[in-house]
Amino acid sequence: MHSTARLLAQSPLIRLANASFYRSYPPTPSTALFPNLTLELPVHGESWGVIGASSNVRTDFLRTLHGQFLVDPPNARSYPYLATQEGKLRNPNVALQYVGFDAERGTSGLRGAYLSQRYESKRDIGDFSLRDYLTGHTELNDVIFGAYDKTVEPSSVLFAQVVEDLKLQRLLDMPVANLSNGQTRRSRIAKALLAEPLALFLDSPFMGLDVHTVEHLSDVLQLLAHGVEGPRVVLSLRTDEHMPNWLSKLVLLTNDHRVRSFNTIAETMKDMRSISETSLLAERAGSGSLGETSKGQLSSAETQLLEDARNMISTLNPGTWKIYNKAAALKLAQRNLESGKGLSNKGMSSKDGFLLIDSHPIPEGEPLIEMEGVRVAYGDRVVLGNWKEENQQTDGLWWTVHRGQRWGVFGPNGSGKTTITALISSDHPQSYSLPIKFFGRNRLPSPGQPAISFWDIQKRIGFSSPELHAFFPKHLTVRQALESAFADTPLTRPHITPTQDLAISATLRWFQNDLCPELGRTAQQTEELHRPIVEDVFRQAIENAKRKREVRFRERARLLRDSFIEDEVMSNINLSWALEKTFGQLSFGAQRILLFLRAIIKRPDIIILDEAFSGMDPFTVQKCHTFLAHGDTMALRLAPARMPLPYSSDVGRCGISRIPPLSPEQALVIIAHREMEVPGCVRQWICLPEPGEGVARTGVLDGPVELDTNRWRTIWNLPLYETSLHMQHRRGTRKGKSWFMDFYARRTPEQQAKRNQQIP
Ligand SMILES: Nc1ncnc2c1ncn2[C@@H]1O[C@H](COP(=O)(O)OP(=O)(O)OP(=O)(O)O)[C@@H](O)[C@H]1O
Repeated sequence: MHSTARLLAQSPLIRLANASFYRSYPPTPSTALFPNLTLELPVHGESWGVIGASSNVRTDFLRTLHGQFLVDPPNARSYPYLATQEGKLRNPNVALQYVGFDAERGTSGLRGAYLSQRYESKRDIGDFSLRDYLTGHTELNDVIFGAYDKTVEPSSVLFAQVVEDLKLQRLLDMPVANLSNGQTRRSRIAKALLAEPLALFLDSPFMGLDVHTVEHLSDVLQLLAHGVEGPRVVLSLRTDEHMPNWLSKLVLLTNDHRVRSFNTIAETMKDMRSISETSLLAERAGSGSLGETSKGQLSSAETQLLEDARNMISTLNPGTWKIYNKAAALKLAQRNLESGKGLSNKGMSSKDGFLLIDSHPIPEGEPLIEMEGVRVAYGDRVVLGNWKEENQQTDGLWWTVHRGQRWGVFGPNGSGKTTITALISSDHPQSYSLPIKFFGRNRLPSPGQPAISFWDIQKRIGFSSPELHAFFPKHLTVRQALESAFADTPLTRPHITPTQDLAISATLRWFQNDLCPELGRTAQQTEELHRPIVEDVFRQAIENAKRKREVRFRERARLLRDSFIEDEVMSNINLSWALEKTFGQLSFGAQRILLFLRAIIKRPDIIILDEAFSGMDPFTVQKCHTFLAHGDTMALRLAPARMPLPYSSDVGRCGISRIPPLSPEQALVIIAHREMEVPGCVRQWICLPEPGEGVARTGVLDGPVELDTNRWRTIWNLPLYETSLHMQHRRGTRKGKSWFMDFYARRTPEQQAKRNQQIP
């Protein structure tokens, strides 16, 4: 081979030389993403993980590598290998494949035309099968248009291999719109692989996947990454999720769009271990960037980096406590145990403020949803309830949600979780025919009892799900999106009462930093990122009053409170951004926050949160959990080098709360794939089996999932860790009721009577 050609063959796939990136033109230094970046992605041998606290920054980094942003100077980005014969002179658009899983990119074209289409058995001519989607046959006039998009033949070896690797064989004939979220993700990765890319950028590929699928997908990606012909794999990951040990390098990003380190996993770990409050402060002093924050305090970006470091270290050592202050709490609990004091609840609470042990009995208010033998089938294929519960007359799922209960619905991908929530919200057409009671009534009229209408059900339910996210109108402004919670449909104009209006404004203020991060923040406000603005203003006013000693402090606080109520739209808190910014302009995480707020704001009888927290950063999840359980009566305080701590807010203490806590009149049903996404208030769980493989299991928790990994492992039927508090309780230190209370003892008297009749 000619020496120049050989040199080119060894050339990197992507070369960035002192490049800065911009979202729009003209570039200004303050808007640069990853300024002065120099790195090379080789053609062979390396696979990278991209980590960092902010999901937006991670996404931006992958999109930067994929070439989606403007580059300055223009020649700072090049693709030397693609210009060679070996690189087959390929177009970067095909050779580099980006797969992102946000609502717009993730589901367009895959989710059908309307929300409930997914649950229908009827098939239209335009409902393309997964096979069609993978092979590029998604035009009705295929002969004319399809010719341009024939990427792969279904009989090819490549097709068979990819379909097998991603376990899609059984789904090939299904319409793509009917696939579950996890199945859709696998399909999108398969589609990208079928283009035979040289580099595959996967943005949060493990989000929303169950434990087994994550492991399987990780193995598949490892095979790809190590294969001679396989693409370079670049994954964005959260530091608290599965970290594949086959990654050759990790890119650690900071929240201000910079690359902090680019090294092997071992070296990055070393760097992470060396990150401490002192080292970060020293680093800042060394770089001369003091002045942004006060000398001895970490900025919020630094605090997040520290938290990230801790998360990552504990993720790589499974079984250890994941959160810094949990270790301290464990020590305290152990000391108490050893000194014979027994286990004290004091000092150990979940991130959203729930104690380690909850001794309250499970509430049994009026039944809101009653499923008595629910079995969902499409043709011959039973996807939910393909089992017979002990002592039940009919096959299927027997499940009741009462007022005041907090349920977690779990199970592997495709086990029917979303089907259950669609039945409850009545978006599922089979909700008419199945034995389900909604608020004591059926969907169809029965003798002496009128039917309950779709609208009556919707009025009493608050709902957020990936399906709703995909279909939510993008042109609604942030305020309209929130107001639409009070309307029959997202596009109907609601009638908003003055109290509802105040609640909407208070919610927008509470989440202003998350929904509109680009609002100019002062250094101090940045520090208070996770403290609601209204709290700051209120606190500041009280502090001023104290300092000036104008009047006695209490009296002053009372006056302030009154003036706050009179003039709630305070001049220095301007919410006009919420009238201008549209849902579509928000980041993926911010859209999820808004849909979550929309689900809870009208204080419905049942709140259903289906994967509502996936795609959010850990701090945001904590904030949403706290808001869900406590409304604005609690807030998060950012303590230097600590996890933010929940505390009783001034607004709550002064009695001017606009969003009250989750009430005993309301029920909560959440679906989550990850431990950290389960709110601290969840006390009952149901775990669905893979279709056709066993019965749904149910149980009761006596504290937040987050505070004891074994609670999570029990739900998933995994072996328990010996070291956890859970085991210490089991060894008999804890007095009183047995650890797992018998779920069946919690049935309604009617259900119990029914059961008793069946027992011979
Ligand atoms: N209209 C339909 N026709 C045939 N099968 C369907 C239809 N709708 C859903 N399914 C199948 O029903 C099963 C359950 O889907 P569902 O979305 O409820 O699962 P899930 O537990 O929520 O999964 P994930 O965790 O991936 O979101 C899946 O295997 C899905 O492919």
